[in-house]
Amino acid sequence: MEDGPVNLREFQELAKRNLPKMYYDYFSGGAEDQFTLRENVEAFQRIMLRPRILVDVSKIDMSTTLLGYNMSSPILVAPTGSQQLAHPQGELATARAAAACNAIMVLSFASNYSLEDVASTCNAVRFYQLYVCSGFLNKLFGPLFDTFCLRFHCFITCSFEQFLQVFKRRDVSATLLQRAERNGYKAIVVTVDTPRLGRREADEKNKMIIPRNSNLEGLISVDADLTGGSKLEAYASETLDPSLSWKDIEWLKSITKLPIILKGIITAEDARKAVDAGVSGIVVSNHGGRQLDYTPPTISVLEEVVKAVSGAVPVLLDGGVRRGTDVFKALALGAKAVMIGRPVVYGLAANGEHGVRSVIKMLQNELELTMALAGCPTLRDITRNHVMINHERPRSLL
Ligand SMILES: Cc1cc2nc3c(=O)[nH]c(=O)nc-3n(C[C@H](O)[C@H](O)[C@H](O)COP(=O)(O)O)c2cc1C
Ligand SMILES: CCCCCCC(=O)C(=O)O
Repeated sequence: MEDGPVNLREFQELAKRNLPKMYYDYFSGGAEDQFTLRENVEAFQRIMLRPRILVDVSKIDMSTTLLGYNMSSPILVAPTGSQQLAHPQGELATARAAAACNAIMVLSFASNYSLEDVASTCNAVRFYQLYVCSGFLNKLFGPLFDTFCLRFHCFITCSFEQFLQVFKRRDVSATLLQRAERNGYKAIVVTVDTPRLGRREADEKNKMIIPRNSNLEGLISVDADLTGGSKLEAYASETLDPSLSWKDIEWLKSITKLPIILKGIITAEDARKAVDAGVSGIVVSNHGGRQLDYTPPTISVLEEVVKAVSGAVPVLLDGGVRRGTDVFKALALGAKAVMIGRPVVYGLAANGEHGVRSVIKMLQNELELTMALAGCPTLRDITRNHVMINHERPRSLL
């Protein structure tokens, strides 16, 4: 029998072998030149570790909490859409694997299995990721109505504002939030880096299909132009609302009791605005290099965001986390936890639920070893002094 993977990267090879090219390219690809995709991984390799010695590391405790929920380690499953393209059990398998590892899964808005199916597959703490939707009518008449509102703002009654929200198909988002609440999801992760889908050239060449989105069945019908390149891109441009703005965060907060986390912030300016808007958390993310290419690797902007937030809310990071040492580096630079995207999908494609479980466990084990070797028995012991960014190398070492 062939030996199994010994690190997360080897799962990618297995996934490539198991998947049709169109699906593998969709999962692995990034936007345009894929500069940010590569940099997310490589930037971690420019950070060195500064271990401390003669610390008692006979017991390592990786446990932590997020928004009051216990986790066995500071590793979450990032929202990734269309997991049935990787394995027939899709999000159900991922949910069960995450639960077995006591890791929080963030279920994607673009899941193939519905949020109800995922909730009933096993008992665990889960978050729901939301894209705010646009409607067909909104595309046609939205600008007209926006102008009308601006002109006659003083005459607009509350009910008219409500009408406008319905007109903009905000009712779809409101329904999804209610369903997430009803089904026991504990937080809403609003993705804010995707007013439109980034240009993924492989998807264009492959004429990427539109995977099934069970959550939207009966809620939204899309009249996408299916003749061009990536059908997913055409579908997304019909579905996502590019007019989403800070005032809508206020509105989202007003219609749900669940804490709101914003995913896709990479500047201090936006981090401060997010705190002012009253969110409960921030994910430093460039969407795994799939949206705006030439944004900086997330690990390089983490400290800037952490400083801007100055402890007001937890800051998470995703993008390029492939090693326990990467998790350690992110924590040293101020992250409360990290999320992993592609490695989970590769594990799923390699070996279903078991594959995802192996991916999460492997990363947890690597983090545990890193903490032992760096002299950090608990997460609280990991500090900024445990890392050194390459350009900070002391002159004597150059
Ligand atoms: C195939 C794929 C699908 C994704 N789908 C979503 C999604 O539906 N919603 C979302 O907020 N982010 C989505 N993302 C972005 C991930 O949540 C995450 O930000 C990114 O994958 C982290 O980078 P990594 O893959 O290097 O770990 C997706 C990423 C991939 C690779
Ligand atoms: C409106 C559905 C868009 C799905 C996009 C999923 C995603 O975020 C990705 O990066 O791919």
